[in-house]
Amino acid sequence: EFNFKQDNFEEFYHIGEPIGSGQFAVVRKCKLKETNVEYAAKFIKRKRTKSSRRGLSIEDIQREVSILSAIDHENIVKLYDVYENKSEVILVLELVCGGELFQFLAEREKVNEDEAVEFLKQILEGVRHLHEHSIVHLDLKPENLMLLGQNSTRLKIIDFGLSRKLDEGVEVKDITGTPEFVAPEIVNYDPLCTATDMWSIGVITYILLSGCSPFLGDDKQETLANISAVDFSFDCEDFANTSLLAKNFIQGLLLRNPNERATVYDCLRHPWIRPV
Ligand SMILES: Cc1ccc2c(c1)c1c3c(c(C)cc1n2CCCN)C(=O)NC3=O
Repeated sequence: EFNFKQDNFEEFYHIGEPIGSGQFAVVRKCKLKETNVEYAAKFIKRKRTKSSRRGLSIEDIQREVSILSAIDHENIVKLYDVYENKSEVILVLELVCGGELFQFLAEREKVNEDEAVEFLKQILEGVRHLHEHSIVHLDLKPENLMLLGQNSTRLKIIDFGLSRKLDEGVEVKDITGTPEFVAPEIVNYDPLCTATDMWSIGVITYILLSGCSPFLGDDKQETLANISAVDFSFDCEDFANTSLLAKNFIQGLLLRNPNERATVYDCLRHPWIRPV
């Protein structure tokens, strides 16, 4: 567990340029003065009062910190330190410089099956580590899969802002990730589980192989309706020469009933992923 340091962050780190931002957080490159090592610093805005709508509650922030500090895996970004002051909490995170898998895809439009399998093996290994610790990410998408370096195909899962620990009996329902990637149980406000992440991996695989997004509609409502109806097809011309094994892998994940969906173990054993 981390006890949040009350010291002045700028006393120990040079703060660099912003590299990303979300609703209540800004991510900046920063450099530890003592060692000149670069990190990603996530500056999270704290709620001023309980009823304030701006910023995150200290409970939400502590949840993200406790989840990140519970995991240690080469395909998941590491948390090194936590600072806090009256207006924000600063997470000092491992810096991954290769950009989002999303950008890699944008430049390539799509990847061949061998490259896709290399990326998926790493995503599945990271997700296996999470699920073994009863943690669900709940926001798996290409923007949250970052490549280690410019021409590296090593990737790490980032951004645990929506992740949850599945405690015994506690039903997790209230999360919404990014419409394009959320499972039917999120759309229908049903209990979430590790299978919710597996659905997102199915969507990511579909996009990796075709460049198309299986459920994307003209607006959020249409997207959510397509998901709830599990209305997708392989008609996208880009699936013309995709192997049956790859389609079978995707079909095992884009199933409405979470209990029928392939687990991360099923995926790691799937012949498309682990050819015997
Ligand atoms: C070089 C670079 C560029 C943008 C980055 C990051 C690194 C980055 C990082 C992290 C997060 C949560 C967001 C990040 N972003 C924001 C965009 C993430 N989708 C992180 O935890 N480590 C990063 O390097």
